[in-house]
Amino acid sequence: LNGSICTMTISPYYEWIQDSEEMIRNIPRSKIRLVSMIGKGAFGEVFYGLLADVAHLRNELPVAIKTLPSLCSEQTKSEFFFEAIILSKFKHPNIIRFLGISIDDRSMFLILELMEGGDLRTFVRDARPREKGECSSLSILDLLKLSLDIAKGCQYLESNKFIHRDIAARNCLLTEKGPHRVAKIGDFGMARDILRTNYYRKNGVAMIPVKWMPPEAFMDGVFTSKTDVWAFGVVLWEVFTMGFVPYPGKTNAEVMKYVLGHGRLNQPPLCSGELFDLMKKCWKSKPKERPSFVSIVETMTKIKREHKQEDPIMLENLSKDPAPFVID
Ligand SMILES: C[C@@H](Oc1cc(-c2cccc(S(C)(=O)=O)c2)cnc1N)c1cc(F)ccc1N1NC=CN1
Repeated sequence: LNGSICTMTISPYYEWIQDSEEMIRNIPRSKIRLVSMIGKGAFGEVFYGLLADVAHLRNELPVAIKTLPSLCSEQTKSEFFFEAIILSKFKHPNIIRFLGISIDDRSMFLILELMEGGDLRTFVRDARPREKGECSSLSILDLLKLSLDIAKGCQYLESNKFIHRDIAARNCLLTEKGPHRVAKIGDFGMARDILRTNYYRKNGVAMIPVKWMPPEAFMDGVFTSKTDVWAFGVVLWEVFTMGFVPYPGKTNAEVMKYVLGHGRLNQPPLCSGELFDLMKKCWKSKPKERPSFVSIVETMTKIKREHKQEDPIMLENLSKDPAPFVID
């Protein structure tokens, strides 16, 4: 890292780290300005900030800054750094851009592309029509475009044999709220923790996203790209319910029992039969029977291309909620 020595234990089987050709840029702290807090991450606060002297830019570049306070363990420091290593490997329009790291004796910063549209779950929730007769700022086509963006990001990870383990609307971000918005996968905290220490926790408590996991994952800890496919199916459900929590009212234990008994999420009112068929395929009990992301991107591209009506979403479309049911 450009002169500053850092020691960290890297899980031995992740050989591709050692041969990471691109260096991770260590950005001098003097070039970074923290402006305001965006929220809290798993480690420390996340800020909206400004980065000076960026390449061809005349003025400062708005960025998102993940901070890690200095009073933390060596393990936490190496986890934080490990996320930078993971992020620096990815180059794709639907994966968050990593700009660099900034280490000084007080703290560590991860500098990320600023996604001014915020996270996907909050975005679709905020776009819900409030009153009867009021229409949403979003159309079904907008929801299809957002979903297809995430599918493409997942296809890139799948083609790189990278298992994300926590694909969910909360971990996806939007470049802007406006009509030219692009959705990207924005957080790799679960993959980072599993790759380094084989488990995921926040302040010591295991945090397992059961509602986004297939049976082989929450029963046997088996994770493959087909795990991400199941989770993507749940993201489709989140987007087309405009931000519902999956399996409303069910605890994680009840969801595990329900899903093991072949119970599945219901068809969201905004979701066409064709799209729901795709969701159901993502939730096949047998991983091998789930589609690849290559096939998901193809199917969703076709659905999007054939989607003609542009009518915006009304509250009436959202409300009818057929009961959950059993498939397979
Ligand atoms: C680490 C953080 O990264 C970002 C958050 C926001 C961002 C997130 C929410 C709202 C806004 S905004 C529109 O208020 O500026 C910007 C914008 N750009 C980022 N690069 C993040 C990545 C995710 F994938 C999911 C959630 C968050 N966080 N972490 C703390 C809060 N969100």
